[in-house]
Amino acid sequence: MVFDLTAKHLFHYDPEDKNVGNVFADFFDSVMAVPINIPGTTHHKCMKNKKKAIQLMKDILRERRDSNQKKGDFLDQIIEDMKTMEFLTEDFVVYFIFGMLLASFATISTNLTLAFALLTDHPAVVKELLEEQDNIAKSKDNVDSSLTWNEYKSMTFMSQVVDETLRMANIFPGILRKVIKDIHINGYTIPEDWTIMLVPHAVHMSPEKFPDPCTFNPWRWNDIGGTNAPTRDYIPFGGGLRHCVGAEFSRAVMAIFMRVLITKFSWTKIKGGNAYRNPALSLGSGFHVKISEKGQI
Ligand code: HEM
Repeated sequence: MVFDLTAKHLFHYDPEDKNVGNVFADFFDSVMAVPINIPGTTHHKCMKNKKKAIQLMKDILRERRDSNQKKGDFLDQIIEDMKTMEFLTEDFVVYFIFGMLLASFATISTNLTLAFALLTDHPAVVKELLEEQDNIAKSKDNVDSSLTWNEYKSMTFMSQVVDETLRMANIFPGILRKVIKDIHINGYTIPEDWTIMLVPHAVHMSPEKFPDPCTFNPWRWNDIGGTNAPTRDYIPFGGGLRHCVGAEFSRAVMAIFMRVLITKFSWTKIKGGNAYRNPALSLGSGFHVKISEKGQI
């Protein structure tokens, strides 16, 4: 679902086109493998799939440029920019779109799966989310009309649930930074030119920063000064100049997904939901549920 949505906005991907979907799915399946590139290894398979996916993206780009067709997506914009910005070569654009796809697919889908598992174990959270959605529905002239931006922004508790999910289920193993001058800290020196890895998860799960860190508690954000509070201790999307460009998009996708899930569906857990790191956060065999439209379970 996340792949279809992002790929549609990026290059007007048609989910019915199984050829494109399968090439990317094969690549993503093997992307987190030990990098030993000999026939038979998962990494080798990944490299072969990457080649196919890159070629496919190149074909899509060339076809669009040749046809001069506009589809109202990101590809239109970047093709326009290629006319004036020299660094936007065909290879750059293809790898960039590829990176954006990977950045959204690999992150949001894992976060949503974990959100699903966390909501299942915390009915009080679902109850309060439903109350918030009821209030929004009551304030609407037409209950069936689409959610407006202001309504999305008014979902305070939903936003706290998103924050708490991202705190606990941060998929990134670490953020890399280059040391630009010697850093002296706690009697140690980290020399210039070294690379440091910041581990957001270590900060997010620190009891000094977030009391009782292993408990899923969206209400803790009431005390942290409101959602999106700029705090050095909360860095699911990194920080500074390299802050994730997809942060707001991801938060919106997560919120809307959970809104639809809790208002329209009921579900019961079948199995799974155990998270581990290898090195990115993963759910191994996934989280299995029986799901049906409300009132039909
Ligand atoms: C829950 C979802 C996501 C999480 C947790 C996440 C997390 C991160 C993190 C931790 C970084 C590194 C930031 C740093 O070095 O300070 C990053 C960078 C980046 N992310 Fe995301 N991301 C998510 C979704 C997305 C999406 C949907 C996109 C694209 C549409 C995206 C595109 C990028 C890009 C392009 C960068 C590199 C930014 C730069 O170096 O200037 N991310 N993300």
